[in-house]
Amino acid sequence: MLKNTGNNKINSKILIMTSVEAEQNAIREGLGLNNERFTLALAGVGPMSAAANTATMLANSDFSLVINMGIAGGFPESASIGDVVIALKMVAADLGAESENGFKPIEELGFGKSVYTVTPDLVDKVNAAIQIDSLISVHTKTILTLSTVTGTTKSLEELQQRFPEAGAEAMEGFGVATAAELKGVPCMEIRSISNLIGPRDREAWRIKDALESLKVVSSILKEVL
Ligand SMILES: O=C(O)c1cccc(C(=O)CC[C@H]2O[C@@H](n3cnc4c(=O)[nH]cnc43)[C@H](O)[C@@H]2O)c1
Repeated sequence: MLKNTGNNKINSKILIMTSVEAEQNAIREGLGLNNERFTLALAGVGPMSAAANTATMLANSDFSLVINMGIAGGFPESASIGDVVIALKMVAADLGAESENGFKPIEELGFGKSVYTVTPDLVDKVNAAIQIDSLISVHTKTILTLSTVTGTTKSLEELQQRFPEAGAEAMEGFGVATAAELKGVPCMEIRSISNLIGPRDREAWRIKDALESLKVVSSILKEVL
């Protein structure tokens, strides 16, 4: 349960998990000095590492909110380089089974779940603040978690067909959410777009632009959460 103070700020510690140090540094810059309410920790790359590292952090300290932040691939026509996507849902897109009739999510197999729904109030609050306080284009959409970066048009089209509501893909969100949910702590995912999803072209990744957006968003988070 989130505790609110009179000024509507979350009244305790917030854990921010990123994959790599470059993302963490951009966020630390945005948060500035005197941000003892925020703890930054590394998730590593991929959902398994992210779940294990988030669980370790949550076992050792009390947090009122976990945020998975970092750069991401954007779905063309949904998000552009430098834009920010806030997850309405965090979805493990490759958790399930292939079949001749298409992909079967883990729910259909009866073994668990592949969708984490973010508390709508949290999404609305952060979305509104970014829109008011910056020039960044922000989208509230599903963010997919995949163990493999999409690198072909065929895979892109399959994902678009299965998840028409998706705005971005990354590799950690559902792992972070799984650990947070087990501990009963709310979770959200905020991503800035470094590249468009499609045929692999690492040279086209605009990491600097995406890190700048992460920095701006972080400077807003410290005021709104
Ligand atoms: O090389 C660098 O300077 C650098 C700086 C910051 C981050 C990186 C990464 O490579 C982070 C990997 C991280 O990024 C997410 N990501 C970004 N684009 C995609 C994508 O198209 N599909 C899936 N994941 C993506 C992902 O969460 C990775 O963990 C490098």
